Amino acid sequence: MSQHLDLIVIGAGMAGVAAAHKCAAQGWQVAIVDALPYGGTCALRGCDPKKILRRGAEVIDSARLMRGKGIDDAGLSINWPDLMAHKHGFTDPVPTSMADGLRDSGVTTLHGRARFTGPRRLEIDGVPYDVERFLVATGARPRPLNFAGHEHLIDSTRFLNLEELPSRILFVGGGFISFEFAHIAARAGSSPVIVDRGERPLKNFDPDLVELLVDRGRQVGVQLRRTTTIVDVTPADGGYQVTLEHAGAQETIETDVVVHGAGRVAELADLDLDAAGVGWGQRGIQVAAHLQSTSNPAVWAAGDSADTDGMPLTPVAVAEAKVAASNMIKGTTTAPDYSGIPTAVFTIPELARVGMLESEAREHGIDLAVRYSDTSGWYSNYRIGENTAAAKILIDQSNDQIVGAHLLGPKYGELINTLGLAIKLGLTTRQLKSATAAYPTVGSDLASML
Ligand SMILES: Cc1cc2nc3c(=O)[nH]c(=O)nc-3n(C[C@H](O)[C@H](O)[C@H](O)COP(=O)(O)OP(=O)(O)OC[C@H]3O[C@@H](n4cnc5c(N)ncnc54)[C@H](O)[C@@H]3O)c2cc1C
Ligand SMILES: NC(=O)c1ccc[n+]([C@@H]2O[C@H](COP(=O)([O-])OP(=O)(O)OC[C@H]3O[C@@H](n4cnc5c(N)ncnc54)[C@H](O)[C@@H]3O)[C@@H](O)[C@H]2O)c1
Repeated sequence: MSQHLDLIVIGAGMAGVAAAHKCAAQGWQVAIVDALPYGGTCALRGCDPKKILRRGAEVIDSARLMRGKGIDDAGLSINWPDLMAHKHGFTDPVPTSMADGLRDSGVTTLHGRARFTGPRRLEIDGVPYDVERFLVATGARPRPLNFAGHEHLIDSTRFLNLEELPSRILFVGGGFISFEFAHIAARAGSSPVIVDRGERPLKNFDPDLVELLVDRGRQVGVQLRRTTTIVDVTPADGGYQVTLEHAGAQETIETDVVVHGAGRVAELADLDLDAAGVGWGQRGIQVAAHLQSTSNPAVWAAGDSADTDGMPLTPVAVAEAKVAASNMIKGTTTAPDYSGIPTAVFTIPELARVGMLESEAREHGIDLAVRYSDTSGWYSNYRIGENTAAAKILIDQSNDQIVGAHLLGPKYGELINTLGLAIKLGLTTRQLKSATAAYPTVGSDLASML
């Protein structure tokens, strides 16, 4: 390749695109490559399409909560193909608009699967590129599973593209993907079953709030099987027989589709990182805190394909990409600031977290005040008929600062952002309470939660 390039970004998802724009804006010669249409997981196969489908489920659920309170929901249903078309209205234009935006910024847009052939050499579908630096932003893929019949599972991408929603769905794993999809499927008229091998699903969230969510899910038809493993999945009568094992006993259940929600690993296997002398594992490329490979200084990584302290989430991917780009440009070793980054599971109602779990705060020996509120009877929830909502705010009594916040309730995925900001800026609860919120809004409940 005769063209000089300062950087090739591998992966045109949220991380890769953010870094490509930032480096090109500094006058660098930058190329970006993706094996799939540009946009990555979040915009095309994750956050955004998922939340569009969830909107249909929210409408159904909201109407049901108002049954007998002035709303007649009889006959209300989700038209799955129409909802899918609504989703495509957002996702289909993404690859072109993203590629156009990159080209407008001066980035060379390439298509194909990238593979290292040396410490500073890459091949894209057989064409070699000798480059100064590489940013690996290749994301993640479903974790390989080893039970018999695992090849019959569909992944989250296929679920988000189902032309019709089957009436019986079994989800393997009790994490983000299974809970979010099961809550959509239940409102769309399916019977979802979540099978988790552990005692506690959604283990990175507050256990008390998770139990409330599990109960609320049960009320709408989401079944959860805990401490249960999959023995095998066998095709039968156009669907599947799934043999489960719980407490030493086996049981076979029938389902129309089995969905992989059992975790994701970094998407690195095809890159031949060994040819570049780059250390890596299931959690991603081994990087220093400032996101440079610990074994090949020409290689940097960000997002789901980097082994960092950040969670595999979109805001983390973007934050890491910007820090990696800045470090590459300036020759600095700044580490990303992961404090105050919130996360939400978009079930109905949603479950959100920022900062420490209660158990973590106690392990750190923090002088803790736990402010727990059952908010189901509060005005905001009474108004919409929601019967399940709670808040747990963890406060360090030595300085009046919030060290963790856990919320379950309608629109609490928005409220968690304010608590994230409070953690990041080190605001005291006194300062937070001094802010005046518009009334009546969910935000105006915050002061009472503190
Ligand atoms: C179903 C689902 C729902 C989610 N919902 C949320 C949510 O609501 N909120 C949230 O914060 N996070 C969510 N996430 C996580 C979020 O999508 C990811 O953390 C985020 O997209 C990671 O961005 P990334 O840029 O690191 O990787 P990606 O967006 O995955 O981009 C990686 C790109 O690299 C390309 N690639 C891979 N290997 C190669 C190669 N060898 N050559 C060329 N190209 C390659 C891929 O094709 C892909 O386009 C969700 C994930 C899933 C699966
Ligand atoms: N709203 C969001 O931000 C959002 C939504 C979806 C996905 N994501 C991201 O994608 C990642 C992957 O999501 P996920 O839901 O696949 O994983 P996850 O890590 O959230 O949950 C996986 C669950 O599967 C269980 N499990 C693993 N193997 C199993 C087996 N063989 N049988 C039964 N249970 C098994 C685990 O114990 C765990 O509870 C998440 O970690 C998250 O970062 C985020």
